[in-house]
Amino acid sequence: MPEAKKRKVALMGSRSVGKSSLAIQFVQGQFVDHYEPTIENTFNKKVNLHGSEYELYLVDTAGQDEYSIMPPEYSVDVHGYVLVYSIDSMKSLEVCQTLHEKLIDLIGNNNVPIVLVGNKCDLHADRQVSSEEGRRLAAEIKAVFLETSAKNNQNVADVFHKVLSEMEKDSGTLDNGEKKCVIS
Ligand SMILES: Nc1nc2c(ncn2[C@@H]2O[C@H](COP(=O)(O)OP(=O)(O)OP(=O)(O)O)[C@@H](O)[C@H]2O)c(=O)[nH]1
Repeated sequence: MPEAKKRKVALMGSRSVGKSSLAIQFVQGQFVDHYEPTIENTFNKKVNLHGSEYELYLVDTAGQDEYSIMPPEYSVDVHGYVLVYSIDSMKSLEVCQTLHEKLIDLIGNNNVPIVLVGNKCDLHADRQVSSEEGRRLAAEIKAVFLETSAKNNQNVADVFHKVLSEMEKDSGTLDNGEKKCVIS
């Protein structure tokens, strides 16, 4: 059996948008309701996608803001990025845009695999960012767009499958679709 391909993905975005919750939901299948700011954490999980085995390393970063300096280590050995905002915060969407600019400056390459995630889509009453606004930024930064709820485990696995798919696009037959937050 071929060895699993090792891929590293960094989760970035404002504080408290749900980066850790997405990683924990994906890797451990649970949602933790209390909030504990992350310094930095790494998770790993074996993922089978399109018949290939991957060892996925998720770097859960400390939340950033528009003034944060992009740590140079996030450009080294990282294969893809998940930029997360929360649909109840327009500010957190703006931070994703700034982070993207800083990231591109740092890595000097505009073709990096990115998934833009609007998390907390269960918070319907508090929505400040429409799906359209999220989708527009995603198009601008050439990212795949998804809305998720780490709480309700909606579209969470899709985030990581999409970022892997984006990485492997050159070498395979992979889809490029987008999914909306499904309200059931
Ligand atoms: N309603 C709702 N709450 C969520 C969701 N995801 C995360 N939360 C809550 O939002 C808060 C912050 O979640 P975290 O996962 O710690 O956020 P983070 O982005 O890792 O935060 P930092 O470590 O500060 O960067 C916690 O209280 C979570 O329970 C979601 O999908 N829906």
